[in-house]
Amino acid sequence: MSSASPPPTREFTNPPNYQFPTHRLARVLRNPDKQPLVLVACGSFSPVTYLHLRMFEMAKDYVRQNTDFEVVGGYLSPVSDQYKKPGLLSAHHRVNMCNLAAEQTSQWLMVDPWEAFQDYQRTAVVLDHFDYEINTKRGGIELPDGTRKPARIMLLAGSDLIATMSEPGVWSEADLDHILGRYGVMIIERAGADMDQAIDSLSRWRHNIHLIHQLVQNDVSSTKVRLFLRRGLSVRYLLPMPVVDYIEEHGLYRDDGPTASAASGAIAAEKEKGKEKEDAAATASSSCSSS
Ligand SMILES: Nc1ncnc2c1ncn2[C@@H]1O[C@H](COP(=O)(O)OP(=O)(O)OP(=O)(O)O)[C@@H](O)[C@H]1O
Ligand SMILES: NC(=O)c1ccc[n+]([C@@H]2O[C@H](COP(=O)(O)O)[C@@H](O)[C@H]2O)c1
Repeated sequence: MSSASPPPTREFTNPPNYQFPTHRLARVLRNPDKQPLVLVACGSFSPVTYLHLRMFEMAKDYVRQNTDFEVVGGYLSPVSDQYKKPGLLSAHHRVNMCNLAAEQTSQWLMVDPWEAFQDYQRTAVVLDHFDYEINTKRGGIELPDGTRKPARIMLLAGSDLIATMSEPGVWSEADLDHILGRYGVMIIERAGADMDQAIDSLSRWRHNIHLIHQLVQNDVSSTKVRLFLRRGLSVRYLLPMPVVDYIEEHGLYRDDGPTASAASGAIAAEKEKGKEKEDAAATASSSCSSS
């Protein structure tokens, strides 16, 4: 595998009753000459749209035509509520909608609720968690001869997300090196976010960055869907029907929902976590000094 270092050995803290979903992970690699690949899309998914699902299909076609990988699994990983991005509905509803979309429209996509149901986790840590579950715990993917091969974990993202990697303060240099150096990324072109510009400052990791052009331009976004819902407009055929039904049944997105500061969700969530740690340390030291 091209990851230089071995898969993580440290244990990860899981949310209560958590089980890593593997029901659609390929059990055996079809072509033993290929390297197994697991695609992971991190995001808000508030709500999940057809474009989120379509990103996986575009990536799968790209992989088959241009690489020596074989896709063995695809995961949506909804972000924690602590991300506090505007329009972020509760993780409970976001995970339910992603599950409806994956289970009812796809044969291979899964939803991993690991990051959704706990404190905010940086994307580098989320990818480590996948590496741990698939490579450390399961020993990778089985080959037809019964031996096993480690799977490459790779981030799947739109070019707007990758563009934020050049914005100061959003991603740490160490995390960028970990994500792009160890795992790599498949970038789906997104209208309004220039791909070449997005990766300009990431050229050091160019060998691990795959650019995928959208042959049929589709610029649906969760923001537009939320806007339509607030205005009472139809969102049919922008999202899978079971998700539209779920939104109607639960009366979701009728108002503006939670708002956040202008700071990026990741920065805000990391700051919040730092503050909680400081508060906890202060409480601990005051209880020590008072005892
Ligand atoms: N139309 C699109 N084209 C390409 N990538 C997309 C598109 N919509 C979403 N993505 C990608 O999907 C991932 C998850 O994104 P996210 O849940 O933040 O969706 P979003 O539609 O951008 O949300 P919001 O509108 O709430 O900001 C990100 O990597 C994002 O770049
Ligand atoms: N430093 C980081 O790890 C970092 C920074 C910005 C966004 N992200 C992730 O990107 C995903 C999508 O973010 P947005 O919805 O804000 O585009 C989220 O899953 C978020 O956790 C991670």
